[in-house]
Amino acid sequence: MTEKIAIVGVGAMGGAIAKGLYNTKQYQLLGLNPVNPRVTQLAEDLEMTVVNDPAALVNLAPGLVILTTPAPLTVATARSLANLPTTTPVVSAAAGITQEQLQAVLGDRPLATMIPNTPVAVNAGAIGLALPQEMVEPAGTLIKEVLGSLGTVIEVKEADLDVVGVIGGCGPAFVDVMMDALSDGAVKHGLNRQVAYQVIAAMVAGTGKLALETGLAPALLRDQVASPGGTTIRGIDALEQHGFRAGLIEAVDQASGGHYVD
Ligand SMILES: NC(=O)C1=CN([C@@H]2O[C@H](COP(=O)(O)OP(=O)(O)OC[C@H]3O[C@@H](n4cnc5c(N)ncnc54)[C@H](O)[C@@H]3O)[C@@H](O)[C@H]2O)C=CC1
Ligand SMILES: O=C(O)[C@@H]1CCC=N1
Repeated sequence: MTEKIAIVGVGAMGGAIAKGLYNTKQYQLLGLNPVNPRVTQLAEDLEMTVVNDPAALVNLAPGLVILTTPAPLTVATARSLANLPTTTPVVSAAAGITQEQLQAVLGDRPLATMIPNTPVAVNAGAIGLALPQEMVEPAGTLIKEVLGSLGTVIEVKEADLDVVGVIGGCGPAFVDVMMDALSDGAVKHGLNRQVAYQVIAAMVAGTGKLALETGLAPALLRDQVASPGGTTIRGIDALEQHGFRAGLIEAVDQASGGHYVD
């Protein structure tokens, strides 16, 4: 039987997860979200049953529930789903919300926390997943299978999920800023902006693929690009002088450690 996956909070992240799962053609999609035209359209596009009442979602008997509601609302939303059977696994994507906070309202059931990122929409996500040690089967396997269909799953300790969430979850936005700035540089030199976008997106995708497939440290990959006396090293010098590296380290600092309370 096709597994029913419920996405609670069908916004930017929940919608990206829904798209990625829809692409696999392996799951039946359910959703919980207040009614609005965007969600209605998405539900139609992804053949997803979206309800706006937690009790209605419980009645649809999902096999796995993914929480992607705004972080400050997630504990209250989880509480509204406490009537789910105790065997139903719940995975929360809410940044800064702990397993302990969720366990307090969802009781004793398979429960995990994760930080996905928006590339899950094209099944190329980086998903930091914290499974508690006492995770029972088949819940643990189901969670890893479903998330694995959305991209690369990296299992981490829950204590590391915060910083994993910054580099993996916020990271796409940091890279988007860099891509936007690179395109400005190219447009300044007369290149058509759409052509610049194409070149930059392919370059970023390829740079990531090369790093993943070779396993080489970024510093070594950079050295392979920077020919002695060449053009790249002049660009790197400019980046260092303008605080590019320090800016990114500070971005990770600033984005880390924001815990929400119920
Ligand atoms: N946007 C991203 O790239 C990432 C987001 N997250 C986490 O995902 C969660 C959602 O973030 P976004 O998608 O960016 O926000 P969003 O604002 O785009 O989406 C939130 C959705 O939840 C719905 N919602 C609000 N209250 C609800 C309730 N009580 N029941 C059901 N649905 C409800 C909203 O209508 C909206 O569709 C947050 O907890 C965030 O920390 C985690 C990793 C990455
Ligand atoms: O901006 C946020 O709070 C969420 C968490 C990680 C990415 N987006």
